[in-house]
Amino acid sequence: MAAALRVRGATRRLLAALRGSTPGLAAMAFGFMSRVALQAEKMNHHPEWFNVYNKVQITLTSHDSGGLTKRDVKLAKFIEKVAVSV
Ligand SMILES: C[C@H](O)[C@H](O)[C@H]1CNC2=NC(N)=NC(=O)C2=N1
Repeated sequence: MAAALRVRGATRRLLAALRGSTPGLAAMAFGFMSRVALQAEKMNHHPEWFNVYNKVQITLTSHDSGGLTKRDVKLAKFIEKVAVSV
């Protein structure tokens, strides 16, 4: 029974790949955003971002300073670390 389930899962993934709709990319983007959101809350410094499917566009600025500050640099470095680990 377990072998049959494994074959069915592999078949589903292969068909999805052939259709060009790789399952999970949207979930990966959401997971990335969740990890960044937790760090933003910890820093009390939040990104401006836009997400569609597997794409996340991020703008960093310090609203209270009207420009870039060390907080933006710190959050950007965190974002880069998360991005390479997705
Ligand atoms: C009241 C709250 O602490 C402030 O509005 C925080 C929230 N998150 C923030 N995020 C960013 N990017 N800039 C800010 O100035 C800022 N201020």
